[in-house]
Order: sequence, then structure tokens, then C-alpha cells
Amino acid sequence: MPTKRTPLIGMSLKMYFTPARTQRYLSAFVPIARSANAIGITTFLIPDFLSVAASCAALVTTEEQRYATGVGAQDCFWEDSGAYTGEISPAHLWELGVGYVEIGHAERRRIFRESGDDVAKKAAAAAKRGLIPVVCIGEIEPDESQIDFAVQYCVQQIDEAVRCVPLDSQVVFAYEPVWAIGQHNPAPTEYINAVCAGLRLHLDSLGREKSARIIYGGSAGPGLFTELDIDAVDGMFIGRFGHEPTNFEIMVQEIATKKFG
Ligand SMILES: O=C[C@H](O)COP(=O)(O)O
Repeated sequence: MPTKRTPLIGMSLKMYFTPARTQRYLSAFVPIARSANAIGITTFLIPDFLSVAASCAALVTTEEQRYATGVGAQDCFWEDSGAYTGEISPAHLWELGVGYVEIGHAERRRIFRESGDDVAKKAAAAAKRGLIPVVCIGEIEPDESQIDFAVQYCVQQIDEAVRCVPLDSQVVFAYEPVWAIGQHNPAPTEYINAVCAGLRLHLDSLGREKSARIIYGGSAGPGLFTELDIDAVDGMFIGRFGHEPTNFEIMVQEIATKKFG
């Protein structure tokens, strides 16, 4: 386990890009990821499943790069192999060079009816394989005056999701208030800082002070990270506002201006 939490920035392409567009995106993204890694910032890219192998070929050529300039999957199943038509095996992802698996995104919970129990089984299966679960958490309703409510809501999601993930296994929690996903602007910075501070306290109390990181997602873009409190927030989880590679590069530079312990 690392002795300190490394800042990180991840990006999900959801189902926006075709494989051909992802391939073109990679030619701009790879040098940005390599430069970020050279200054101590971890990156990961989560393409659609059809582009996972090509993304690993471009980004993960050594074992160290599996996590440092990693590739993620948008989901996985909780079994490694068997008669599970249409599912994605954590073991197969590992073999390709994948380092991260996004689990329980708000869209999967809402559209595909994924339960907290599903999320827990997937997180445990991913961690068992050495994949870092990127567990998505976040309250559904917008009520910026209810910081305590948001913290409690997310704490329950955290406790359920990692109940079978060992304390020393790396986990990333993507705090994404559901009401801030797909919008023009992210949640207000004071609100993000306050909720993440509450989540940080909880994770530390569980004994996950080094192994669990918190990143903010939900209409995150250039200009946001400079306002975030790095005692609580370890990085960002980017969606649409990273589709332009130069935006992603700007966000890396904004993370680089902060003095992480
Ligand atoms: O996976 C990424 C998040 O859901 C945020 O997406 P967004 O920045 O497009 O709102």
C-alpha cells in the first residue's frame, strides 16, 4: 500500500465515442497521461468495453502502468468465469492489463436497477483480482443545504459497497451527486468540500486513510479543482468536459498546482 494518497484524475467515455473515435482520442490522451504520471499524478481512462483492449495496448505497456496510467472498465461481473452470457469477467479484464473497474455508477443503479448488494459483490470481486474498484456514490436529490444528509447517504453506500473489500485494498470513491451529473455546472465547491470532508472522516475512521481515495465527478471541468480542498478530495472524475483532450490537460495542470502531502 502507498504511504500517501496519490492524486488522480480519471475519465469515463461512457457510451459517447465509437471505437474509431476512442482510437483517435488515445493519440492525444496518451502523452497527456504520461506527462501527468511523470509529475506524480495518476490517470485512468475508462472507454467503452469494445475499446478496452486497444486502450490497454496504448496506455499499459508495463505492470506499473496498470495503475499509473491505467485503463478502466465501466462495470464487471462478480464471477471470474462460467455460464454468464453477456457479462464481463474481472479475471479477463486483469489479463488485458486493466487496473480499474467503475462500479455502481448512478446510471447503472437507475437504468439497470443495480442494487447496493450487486455493487458490493462486484467491488469485492474486482478487489480480489487486484483491480481497483472505482465505486460511484452520491445523493440523488439536489438540496445544497443538506450536507449532513448527503454525507449520511454516501456513508451508507460506502459501508455497503466495501463490506467485503479488505482494508488494505485500494479503493477509489467517485463522489458524484446524481443531480450534478450531465449538467452545465458542477455542484458548488463549498458543498463538494463539505461533503467530501465528511466522507474522508468516515473512511479514516474505518482504517482506510491510506487505501481509499475520493474523487469528485458530476459536470467537472477546467477551473474546478483549484477550488477544492485537497485534504478531502484526491482528484476528479471527468465526463463530457474531458472529450476535448486539451481540457483534460488543463485539469491535470490544475491538480499539479496543488501541494499534496
Ligand atoms: O462518469 C462521469 C460522471 O458521471 C460525470 O459525467 P459528466 O461530467 O458528463 O456530468
